[in-house]
Amino acid sequence: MQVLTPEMMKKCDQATIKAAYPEILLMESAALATAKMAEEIIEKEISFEYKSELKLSFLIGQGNNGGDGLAAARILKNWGYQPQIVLTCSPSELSGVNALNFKLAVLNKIEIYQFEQLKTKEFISLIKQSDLIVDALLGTGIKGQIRGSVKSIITLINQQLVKKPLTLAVDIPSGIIAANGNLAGDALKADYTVTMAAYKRGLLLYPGKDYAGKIKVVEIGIQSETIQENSDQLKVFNQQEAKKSLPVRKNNSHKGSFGKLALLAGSPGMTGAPILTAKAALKGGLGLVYLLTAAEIAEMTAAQLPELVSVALPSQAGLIKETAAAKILKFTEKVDLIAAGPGLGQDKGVKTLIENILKESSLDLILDADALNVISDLELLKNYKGKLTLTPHPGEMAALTGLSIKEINNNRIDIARKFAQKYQLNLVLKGAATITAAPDGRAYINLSGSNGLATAGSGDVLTGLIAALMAQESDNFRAAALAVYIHGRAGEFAAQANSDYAMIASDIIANLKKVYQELQ
Ligand SMILES: NC(=O)C1=CN([C@@H]2O[C@H](COP(=O)(O)OP(=O)(O)OC[C@H]3O[C@@H](n4cnc5c(N)ncnc54)[C@H](O)[C@@H]3O)[C@@H](O)[C@H]2O)[C@H](O)CC1
Ligand SMILES: [K+]
Repeated sequence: MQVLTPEMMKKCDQATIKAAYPEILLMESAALATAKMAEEIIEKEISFEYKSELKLSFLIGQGNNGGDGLAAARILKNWGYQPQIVLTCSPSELSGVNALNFKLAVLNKIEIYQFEQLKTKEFISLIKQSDLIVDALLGTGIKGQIRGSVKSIITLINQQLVKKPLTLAVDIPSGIIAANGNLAGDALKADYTVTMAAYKRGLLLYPGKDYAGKIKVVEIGIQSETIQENSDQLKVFNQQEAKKSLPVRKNNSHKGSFGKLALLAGSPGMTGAPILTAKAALKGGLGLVYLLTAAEIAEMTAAQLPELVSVALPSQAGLIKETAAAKILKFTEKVDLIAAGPGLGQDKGVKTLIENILKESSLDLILDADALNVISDLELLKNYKGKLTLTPHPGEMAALTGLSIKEINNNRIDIARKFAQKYQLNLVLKGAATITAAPDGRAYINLSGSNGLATAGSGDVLTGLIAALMAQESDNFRAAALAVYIHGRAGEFAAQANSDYAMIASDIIANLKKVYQELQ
């Protein structure tokens, strides 16, 4: 499913209206979907005897988001509810379809208040008594910081209410910028969001994602071709996508059928990282893992995981010698893919090794953690002969691009995509709302995960999973996106079993089986 910017959404609206779909009809569809969602929420969350006893309060802004709200209130009134409306402007300031929907609200005898004419106390008491708030203050048309009545309403609700009523946001929580998920000063937190036609970026990026609650995308009459034509190949990776992408495993297989991985990882003091990666790769379905690591730790790491084949690299005092490069390249002739980085350290030998692999190999190659940190010449990435995948967290991405971590997080979608296209590689930009970007411009925002995934070793597990899925699926981009999804979903299961506080990276691996069982 597509993810849009406000500009793309506007183009979709305009194209639909131009193709003879009247604007009022689009709004009516949006309103009907909103009313249906409100009714679903009421039935699920509130115990009541008569519809008419419920207090449904609609907060209405001056633009079309407010228009959706006005029409939804009218529909609910016709279904037997008693909605009330709080208007942020005077009725004379409404125009076009909004003015018409206001007239219809009056005609249907809906109780209407103007915010400016209410005393603060009256407004607060009205909100406090509400069973459900429908937030139709601001949608994709927000410009600048929140101001005027809209700001007063958001501030009052956020500052004066200890317990906020159940809230349904129309299209996007008011105050969240649809283009990037940032706050326009402040925003109204929703329990649910009903969003029109497609996801908006701001619903899936933080902090916006935290404000949106449970999101439902509803169809309002805009054709999927129109959305396709006016969008940029950015999609969500959800369970549906994961089910579609799960590689089929043939029965007449042997361990070579599911890939052989050369894992270049670990150093003295960091012997756990390679084990997490190797274990995640094997549990992810990969056939065979060779761990290539410093001679001093080769034996002890092998002892931690019996399924592992450990290969000692020439080293001195635990540091891999620069001469190990030739041995590794020779060795990799018998594997299908290479993953390098977890716990590898960043000394000179490691840098030489990674540069040599980038210059000489043509296998599928995944670079993570320290293998990313030692790269100084980005041309090596561009010129790599095989298919390359990088898995930086924002800090590593900052080092690769010269941007700050803040800049990366403020624009993670576009930065990830540009980098992937410029250097012709797959890029997994980790962090909350992981982005997977392909060299051809495709990109996914991942929807699975929980904050418990922000734990030591979580990235090492992801690298192993990416290797596992790549070994089993021919489209490396899809494999990486699927691995990110599975990692996140396993994290959700791990959090359910242990809590977000108490889960560790091994718990993610322990819960992979549940994800595979769910997807099969
Ligand atoms: N296909 C669709 O998605 C449809 C969407 N609809 C709904 O329309 C809104 C977008 O409507 P638009 O009129 O463009 O903008 P808004 O209502 O979001 O806001 C404009 C309105 O708000 C005032 N305003 C702007 N910025 C601020 C601010 N920072 N502080 C206070 N006030 C602000 C401005 O003056 C305007 O009056 C979309 O989200 C959907 O909900 C259609 O109805 C159906 C098709
Ligand atoms: K809204």
